[in-house]
Amino acid sequence: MSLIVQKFGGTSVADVEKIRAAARKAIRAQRQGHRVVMVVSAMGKNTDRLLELASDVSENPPAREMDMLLSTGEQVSVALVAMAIEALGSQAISLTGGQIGMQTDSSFSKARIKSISTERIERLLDEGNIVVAAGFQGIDNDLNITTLGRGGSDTTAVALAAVLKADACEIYTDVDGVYTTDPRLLPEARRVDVISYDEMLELASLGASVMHNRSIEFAKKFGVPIHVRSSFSDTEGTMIVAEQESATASVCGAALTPDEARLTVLGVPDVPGKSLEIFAAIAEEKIAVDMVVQNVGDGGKADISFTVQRADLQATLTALQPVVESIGAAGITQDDQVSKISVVGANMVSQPGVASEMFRALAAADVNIQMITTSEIKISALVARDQSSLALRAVHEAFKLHEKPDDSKSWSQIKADRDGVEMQTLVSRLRDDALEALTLTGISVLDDQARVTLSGVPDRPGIAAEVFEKIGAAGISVDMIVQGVDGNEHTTSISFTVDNDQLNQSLSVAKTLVESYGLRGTSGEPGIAKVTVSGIGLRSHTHVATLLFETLAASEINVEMISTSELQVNAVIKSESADQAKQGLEKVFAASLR
Ligand SMILES: Nc1ncnc2c1ncn2[C@@H]1O[C@H](COP(=O)(O)OP(=O)(O)O)[C@@H](O)[C@H]1O
Ligand SMILES: N[C@@H](CC(=O)OP(=O)(O)O)C(=O)O
Repeated sequence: MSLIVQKFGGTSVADVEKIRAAARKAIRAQRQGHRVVMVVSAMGKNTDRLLELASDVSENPPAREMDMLLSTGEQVSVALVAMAIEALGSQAISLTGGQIGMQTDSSFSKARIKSISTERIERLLDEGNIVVAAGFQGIDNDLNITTLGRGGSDTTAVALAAVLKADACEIYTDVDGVYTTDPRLLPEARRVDVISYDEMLELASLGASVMHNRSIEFAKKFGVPIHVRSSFSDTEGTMIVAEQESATASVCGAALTPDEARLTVLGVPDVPGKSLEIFAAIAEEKIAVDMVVQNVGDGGKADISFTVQRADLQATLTALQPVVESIGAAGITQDDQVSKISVVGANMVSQPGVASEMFRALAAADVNIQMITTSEIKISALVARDQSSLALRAVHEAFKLHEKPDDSKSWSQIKADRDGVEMQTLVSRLRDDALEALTLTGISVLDDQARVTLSGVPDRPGIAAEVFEKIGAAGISVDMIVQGVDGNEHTTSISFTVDNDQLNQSLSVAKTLVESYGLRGTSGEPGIAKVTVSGIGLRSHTHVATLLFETLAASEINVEMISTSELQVNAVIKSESADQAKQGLEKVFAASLR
């Protein structure tokens, strides 16, 4: 008998009528012959209300008590859903996270799943029940209640689908699938039939709140296909699987992270280990750092800029205060009125010019880019918050995301391709502990690279577009790009990597740019290498970047450029140190490498 996991988010159980509608969906699936496990979130905005209550009582509520409080939201809804099912004539039983055996670590508010016991659920299903499980919560070794982080019910659902070897994992929500960008922000956004795990993972962590990013890490790791669909209709939605919608479209989606903050640590002595101290202090607080840009300035001092979520700004500043003094940095500047616009696409890897297309779209909309970072399947630009909607629309239009690509595959086509792939085989890798542990897929070195830096780039719209259009027109292919504050007022610096044998040509293009825009200068460095740690969900595993820095610093290797994404952490170093770096990293990450 097949098993279906159906997850209903807060908006889908917001009132009594919606609770009944969710109950009817589950009952119908059961009557069609499926065993049904429901995962339910807190009603409507209840979690937000609980958060407000806590902040009314205490400025700094203990993390353990916060999880105790937040978990009650889900407890209310599972009981009501089970009652609704009973009232409609079927049999149901509600279970808390602890009762479904959802074991987590003890990181309150960000707990990671270690194991799930399935016996009780299986027994209750065998007895003919619809099992209604509370999303978002678990228990640690000491029976303390933990929560998985905002939006965490998706992760509960996908994890349950994996361990129960479910035939389907359906995420019911208030949109009828995954769109090319948030349809609430941009009505012209298009619903896609299919999106790949990698693309959804990046989009989810960049602002596409329709899915919790860790649920996609889970799905990718254990090959669980996810069906995102509407609670309010029966139409098919979007399948999240290993395949992409199109084999040619460079970009599959755009996302906006509205509430970001930029911090710059000024005048950091440019010697190995200093950036490590900065990021280790932040990682200690489990704050995810994003868009890291390091610019080597004058006199052997570097300015290190990065972004964190705006809500994490104060905690980041507190963590950094002692470090700034101990490493002898000049100070910190910050801006909390910034947003991040990103485009994502698995085909970007093989297509040049995607970055300049994005920069041109922003320039045409008169949007200034404050920072840039790229990784293999995404490009992010930091812009002023009050220009973020304009920027999102410009980028969405430039990549024609509202139009279906000619070669786009529908779910039914992909389903046909997948026939014969046994769910049992897909989950055969399932281990019963440390389910959410870090999984790395490789450590690699791209050698024979060169770095080109343009400094004193005026902080106004259009320059990044010009730079990369000219470089592209000269037939030079650019790999990593970073742009960020360079310690001087109203200027930034742009660095990028190219193949070693294209360095001279790149420098001559750079010189023409220096002249035509009155830049401060350009410099190039041959003989560098990019070291990449690849895996799943690397940004939520904040210690990966720290360990990378730590390992390189221990061997006195200086990091010149950094970029991070959900799938990779990249560091640009001198070629001569590449072998040593790779060996060191393989040793440090041995336990996580598959
Ligand atoms: N790319 C996207 N595709 C679809 N929805 C998106 C996207 N990005 C953001 N969203 C937003 O996600 C919302 C659904 O997520 P959420 O409110 O957390 O639902 P739930 O309560 O069901 O978990 C949608 O209403 C939509 O505004
Ligand atoms: N109730 C929790 C968990 C959750 O996943 O909710 P939703 O499915 O409504 O995003 C939250 O608001 O974060």
